[in-house]
Amino acid sequence: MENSLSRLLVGLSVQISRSDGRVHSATVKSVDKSTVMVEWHERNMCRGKGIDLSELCILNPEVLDPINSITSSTPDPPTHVPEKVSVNISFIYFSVYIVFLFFHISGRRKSVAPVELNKGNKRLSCVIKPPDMQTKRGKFLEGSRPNQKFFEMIQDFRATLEITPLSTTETIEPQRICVCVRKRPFNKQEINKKEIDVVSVPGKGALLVHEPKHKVDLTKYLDNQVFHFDYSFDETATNELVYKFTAKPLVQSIFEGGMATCFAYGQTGSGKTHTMGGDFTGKQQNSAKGIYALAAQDVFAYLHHRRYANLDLSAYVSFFEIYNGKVYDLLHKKAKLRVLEDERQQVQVVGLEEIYVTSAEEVIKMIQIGSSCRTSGQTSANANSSRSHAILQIVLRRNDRATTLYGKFSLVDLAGNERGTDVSSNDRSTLVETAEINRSLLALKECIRSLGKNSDHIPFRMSTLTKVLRDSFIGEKSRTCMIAMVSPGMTSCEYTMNTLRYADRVKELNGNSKASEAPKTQEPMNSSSEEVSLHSMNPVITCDLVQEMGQISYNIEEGLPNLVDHSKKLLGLYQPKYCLICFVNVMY
Ligand SMILES: Nc1ncnc2c1ncn2[C@@H]1O[C@H](COP(=O)(O)OP(=O)(O)OP(=O)(O)O)[C@@H](O)[C@H]1O
Repeated sequence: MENSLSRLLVGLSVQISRSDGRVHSATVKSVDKSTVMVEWHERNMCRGKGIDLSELCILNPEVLDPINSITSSTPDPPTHVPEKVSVNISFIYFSVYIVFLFFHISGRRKSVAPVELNKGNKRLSCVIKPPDMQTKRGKFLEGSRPNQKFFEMIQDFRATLEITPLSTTETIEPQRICVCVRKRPFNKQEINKKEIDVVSVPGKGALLVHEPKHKVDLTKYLDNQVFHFDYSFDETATNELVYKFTAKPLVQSIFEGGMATCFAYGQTGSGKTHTMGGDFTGKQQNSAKGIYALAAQDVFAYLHHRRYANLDLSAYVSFFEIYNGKVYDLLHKKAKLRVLEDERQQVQVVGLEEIYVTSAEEVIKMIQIGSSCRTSGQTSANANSSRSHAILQIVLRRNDRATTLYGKFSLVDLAGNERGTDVSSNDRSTLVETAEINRSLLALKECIRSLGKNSDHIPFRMSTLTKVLRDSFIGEKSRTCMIAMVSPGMTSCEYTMNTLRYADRVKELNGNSKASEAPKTQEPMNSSSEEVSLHSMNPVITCDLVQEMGQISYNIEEGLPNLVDHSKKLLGLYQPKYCLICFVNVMY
């Protein structure tokens, strides 16, 4: 008797026979002319295999429908999902959801089961790999690279973009606060893994992140997020080009008696040290090619320029790091230093070595000595992550008896910002580090924003980093530049978004508006070392109010009892639709 297979639908539960003799149920995933692909779950893993159609029919005679019972006379088994499949749609979704769960679990455990092939009897038995481990094209595989579909979607999107590369002849507008972003190229490992580049830099300061996402029905789509900064640099940009648009304009400001600061901010491995300290050839860093050295070269060029010769200035260099809220002198065998305020409200790093320098080459030597001393250690994100903030200061002093401070350029290579969210470690010292990095980056953002808003209150006491950089946030001659570094890969997408949101918040309220340049009022001063230490004993509560877009940070230094009042004030002030208040740091 002739039979039809119209009952054999995707999503149907059928019995299958295993090579060890077991018979159990499985779900039909696809039906070919002679093979049926089925899936089942076993020991928390989704398994699948192809079964010969005739073999399946022997075990599941009910799938066979006598030909005369159906209206269609098509003799072939269905090669596509028939319309009736809508009846089974919820069932299909359900099984897809389980597969997704499996990916999630196995991805976390990093376990990949081997693929077994038994071609002899035409059976394919396979354990489905998580999508990011898939390498071959096939029924369960997407293409020649992991996430091929997303790759193609991004390529298609890019084809529609109008690219305006940054021209070296572009005029640079001096700004009080400049925020830029730099995308680094893929490294060898990422190329080998065929990582997907999710960051596009079309030019004119714009940068796009193509965030790969799934709808509820698991359809893939791109959430394309656009950011605008003063400048955005793509992966082809050199350190010289980045320097030209970021730190170079600040050098002149210190010859006009200003305090300039340039920050490199970003995730571990995004290129902060490469940009500030110089590019790497293997493990060797070329210190002459970083922003530190390029700035030093320009400082000496200006010092020897006749326009500034009559100022009678000399240059000094100090290089220190802040690790866990403590300051260490990188040019003096990492001596531990104290941060105090003097009677003139000047924050002093007591005992910090300031070395008199006469050429850029001498500065480069200092950079090399200091860089080799930096604290680095193991994090879950990067085996050699910088966990400290490194600060190189080039100080101009008058050649008078008191060697009076004239101008200062602080170049800061910040600790990896993902450390602020790295709470996966159980190690106490790592958690303390994380809290400290989080606190200092939050404080930094607040200080720059206050500078941009010409605010009366500059919360520089929130962290050691902002305390030692206090000069940078006050006075009408202060200039700041932040370079946010981003990695291009899809796996860094979340960190990249965090970096860009942070940079966006810094830029959002910057001082481009020609607001009154009234000198800042400073915080009430602590005049003695005792008061400094007493102050640091007060509880410092940092609370983040997360609005629909972005983050509002608010620092409360008055102690726990005022917290509720402050929260109410915040809610009244911003009237957010949704609000999440999290206490990210409570210090005693
Ligand atoms: N623009 C770039 N061009 C070429 N290589 C780069 C670039 N940026 C970074 N890299 C390379 O990427 C790697 C990581 O960069 P880097 O050490 O500067 O990261 P980082 O942000 O300072 O990380 P960490 O916070 O851990 O110190 C280095 O090998 C570096 O040479």
